[in-house]
Amino acid sequence: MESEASVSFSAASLVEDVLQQHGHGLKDLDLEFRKAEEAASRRYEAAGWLRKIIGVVAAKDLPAEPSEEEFRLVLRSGIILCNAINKVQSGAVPKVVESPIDSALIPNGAPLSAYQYFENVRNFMVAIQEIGVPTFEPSDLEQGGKSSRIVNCVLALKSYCEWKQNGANGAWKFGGNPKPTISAKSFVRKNSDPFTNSLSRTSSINEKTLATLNSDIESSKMSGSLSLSTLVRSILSDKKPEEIPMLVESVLNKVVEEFEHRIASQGEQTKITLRDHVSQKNGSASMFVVADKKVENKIHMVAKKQDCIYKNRMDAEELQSQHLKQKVLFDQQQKDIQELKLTLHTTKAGMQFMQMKFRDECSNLGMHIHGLAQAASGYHRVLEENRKLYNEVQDLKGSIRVYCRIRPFFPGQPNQLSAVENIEDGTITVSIPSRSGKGQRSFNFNKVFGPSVTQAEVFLDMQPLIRSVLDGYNVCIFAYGQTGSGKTYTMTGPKEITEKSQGVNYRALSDLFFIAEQRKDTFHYDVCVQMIEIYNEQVRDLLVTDGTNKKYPFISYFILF
Ligand SMILES: Nc1ncnc2c1ncn2[C@@H]1O[C@H](COP(=O)(O)OP(=O)(O)OP(=O)(O)O)[C@@H](O)[C@H]1O
Repeated sequence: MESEASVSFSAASLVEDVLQQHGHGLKDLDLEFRKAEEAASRRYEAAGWLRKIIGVVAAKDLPAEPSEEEFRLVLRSGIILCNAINKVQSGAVPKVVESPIDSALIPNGAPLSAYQYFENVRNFMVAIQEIGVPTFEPSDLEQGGKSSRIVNCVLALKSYCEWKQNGANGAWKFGGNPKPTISAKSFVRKNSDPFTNSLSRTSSINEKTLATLNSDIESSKMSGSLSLSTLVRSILSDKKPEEIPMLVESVLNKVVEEFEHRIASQGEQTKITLRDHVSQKNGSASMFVVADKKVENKIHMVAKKQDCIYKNRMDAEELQSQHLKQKVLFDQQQKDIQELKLTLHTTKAGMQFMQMKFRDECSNLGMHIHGLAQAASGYHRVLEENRKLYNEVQDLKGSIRVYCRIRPFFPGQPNQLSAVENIEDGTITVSIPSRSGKGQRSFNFNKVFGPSVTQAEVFLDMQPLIRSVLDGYNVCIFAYGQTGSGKTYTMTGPKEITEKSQGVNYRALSDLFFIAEQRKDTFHYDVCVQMIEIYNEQVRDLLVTDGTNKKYPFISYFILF
């Protein structure tokens, strides 16, 4: 357990790395470091021997690997020393004055009782002098004292004890500093060692003066027990305060790296040791291999099972998520259905309302239509009456109307003597030459158009008849007169027809289509044209183009009827 709790690392290489990074000389430092290690090793040896000789219970305040300070403080009362020398040589200190309080609890530098101080330490000094063991000064037990001398004394006592245990052959001689039993490169520290504290203490280096640090280092050197913290302090002492945090950081980084590396390598080592142990226990390497394979198989199976469990869990989670999704979808659909139901309900109500409104409107419309139908029938009745009256007027004007139009003289006609004496309303008076002189004769017509009357004025009297045609009455307009009197001019127009010079035919047809268009919503008219010529009692169809059947068999039909 102790090996697990403690981590081995090479402080020397660590500090060396840091110093190399910062351009420090390694040589002096290495020497100091080795010295410190040696002192620590000797101190541990002395502490170990004291614990062994007086028993762990009696030496409960003395750790197996005490720091310099701990070592000094614990031995300060002289109780452990006296008990130790009494074990080596019974009765060397006749009476050991026990401390009324735990010596470990005495604060550093606090004075012990004078009685205790003098009695135990003095008695111990006397006893070791008698044996011939190198002694130390009582002040070495105080702060700033040389603890290396105390260590020397204890180790000499140990040597003396061993000499005695081996039969006390020959004269006992203390050989001085024994070689350290551990190498510098395998220095082992616990995690709880003051090393950590010493590093943390360096962070407060700014609080101390550089002079104090130097004195600490010097005193440590003199005592020959330079701890790692002191070592680090000595490195940092000649540095500028602003460089110290960087150095400390470097050291800490190195330490962390080293710790990680050591932990990893220790894990590997533990594995190997465990394997070796299993191998030894089974008695053969093959057994170990089999066990290893079994373990591997088991691990493989466990891994497989874990995979399986993981997969199952994933499947279950996926199923659960799908279930959740479906549930959400289902809830959404339920909500949608509810909304649709509500919409349907609203639409139904709307439809019912619309139906009701539609019925009302239909009934209103029916009433309106009825009213309109009545109005229309009234209108038609009135229209019919109006038409009747209109045509009666036309009849009253005369179903046969005769108009007279006087053609003007041709331009450039030499003899422009007119026979027309007077034109008055429908009466024209013409002079008739006779043997008895100049005679006159009057003729009555519906109207007489003089030579200056225009085409439009002539048509004005025909126009009402066109409307009668569309009302279903038969109308015939024709012109009669001698050759060159102006029949074609009146009915059709001159050779070059313009809008102004259009004759009755054009104007009548134009009116016919205009009124038919006006009445298209009420009446549908079919219009057809026939053009015939009656000449020498022969009727000819002028629209036949092939020329074969120009003559109408008008007479033969007439005969038949
Ligand atoms: N009111 C008028 N104003 C000016 N010119 C007219 C008028 N009436 C007839 N004329 C002219 O008199 C000439 C003869 O007219 P028109 O050809 O119409 O006579 P008609 O009676 O049809 O002859 P026919 O019987 O030989 O065919 C034409 O040149 C025509 O332009």
